[in-house]
Amino acid sequence: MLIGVPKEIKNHEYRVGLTPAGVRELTSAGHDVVVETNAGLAIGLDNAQYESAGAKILDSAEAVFEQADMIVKVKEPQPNECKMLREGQLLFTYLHLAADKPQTDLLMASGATCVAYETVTDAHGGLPLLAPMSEVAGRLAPQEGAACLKKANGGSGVLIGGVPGVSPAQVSVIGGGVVGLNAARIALGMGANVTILDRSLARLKEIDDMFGDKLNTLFSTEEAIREQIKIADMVIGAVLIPGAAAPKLISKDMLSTMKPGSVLVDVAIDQGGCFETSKPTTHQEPTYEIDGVIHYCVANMPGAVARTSTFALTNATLPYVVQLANKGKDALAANPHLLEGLNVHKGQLTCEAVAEAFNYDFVTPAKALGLSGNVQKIA
Ligand SMILES: NC(=O)C1=CN([C@@H]2O[C@H](COP(=O)(O)OP(=O)(O)OC[C@H]3O[C@@H](n4cnc5c(N)ncnc54)[C@H](O)[C@@H]3O)[C@@H](O)[C@H]2O)C=CC1
Ligand SMILES: CC(=O)C(=O)O
Ligand SMILES: [Mg+2]
Repeated sequence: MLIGVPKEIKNHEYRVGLTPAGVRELTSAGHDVVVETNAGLAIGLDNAQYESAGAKILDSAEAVFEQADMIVKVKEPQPNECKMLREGQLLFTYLHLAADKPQTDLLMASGATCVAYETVTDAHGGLPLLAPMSEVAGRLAPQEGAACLKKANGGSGVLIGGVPGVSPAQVSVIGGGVVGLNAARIALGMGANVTILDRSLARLKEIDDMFGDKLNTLFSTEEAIREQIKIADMVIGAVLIPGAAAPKLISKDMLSTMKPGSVLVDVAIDQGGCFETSKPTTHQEPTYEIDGVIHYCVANMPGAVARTSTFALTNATLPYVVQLANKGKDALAANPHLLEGLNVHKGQLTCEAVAEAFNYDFVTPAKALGLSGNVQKIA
């Protein structure tokens, strides 16, 4: 198969879909790889490294999209990228469609087969291709929130760790999955008082076992969130209902109960955000203020630490890229967890949560691919 890696074009997005090491795994297996010129230059992965791994360098994204049987990216395709996709072509990247109707429509119109990293599952109930970037975004969230708390950035002027004789900040994390756990770990390391809220008691028990009395766990109800945000200096939104638009857990009228200059970091913004007042921001202009509360809602947070993120992402995606390269769409029939990643195929919407979000017809991935009765079941 010919695999194409275009340069990312989202605001301040320096990640790249494959590292040179990833390219070498594919070329060693007999595949061809084309990489857009300077796709990884900003993070120290230059054309020569890709060429020595066996890739051919192409001058433009157009050439990559035209030649490739499968496009491997990082971020959801931007409108001009969607328009370069064609029927029969595979797209393997983050999509986050439930928060993005225009992209959903463009991908359906393209006829391409679009597999979303964030809905691929694993045998333990996890999301193995979302997890590495959730680890990064989770670890970044308290750092970014701490910067927002500085007076010069509009914040309340609270130092996360406090000092002897002055209390540290209260960091409240809503959602104790991969993002939430990693955010809590870093916030604790910075010296904050940390509370994690989740709706899963099993998850709260795991977190309690991991951290003991270093942090507090709270069952997530509207009431618990209402009480928590009154005392929080920073609230990190880290909830997920896989594939679906994020539930709105803090409404606009609740902001007035928060401390002036406190901070909302909405990591779940790529799924539409879990605070009513959240709207996607960029690394260039990451924050805005509403009712005295600073909002940080960057939808591609890991792009800020693009070198770490690129290696972490390729480590996770590569086995699946190899499966798709070796078998094409048959890889989806052979691996039911990869099949869960199928969001769009030949104009059909194959992710139920996205179909529900837009009131579109849902076709099961197996049916869309003509695999009914012939697909392995998830054990
Ligand atoms: N902005 C960015 O750059 C990035 C955003 N993300 C996003 O962060 C979000 C979280 O991702 P993960 O931690 O990997 O998901 P996860 O599935 O590991 O964890 C989500 C947690 O939210 C909990 N939850 C669901 N509803 C809740 C509620 N009402 N109250 C409290 N907890 C609730 C679940 O029980 C689960 O423990 C996702 O939307 C993901 O796409 C991930 C990486 C980068
Ligand atoms: C997961 C995601 O949205 C990102 O890494 O940008
Ligand atoms: Mg994102």
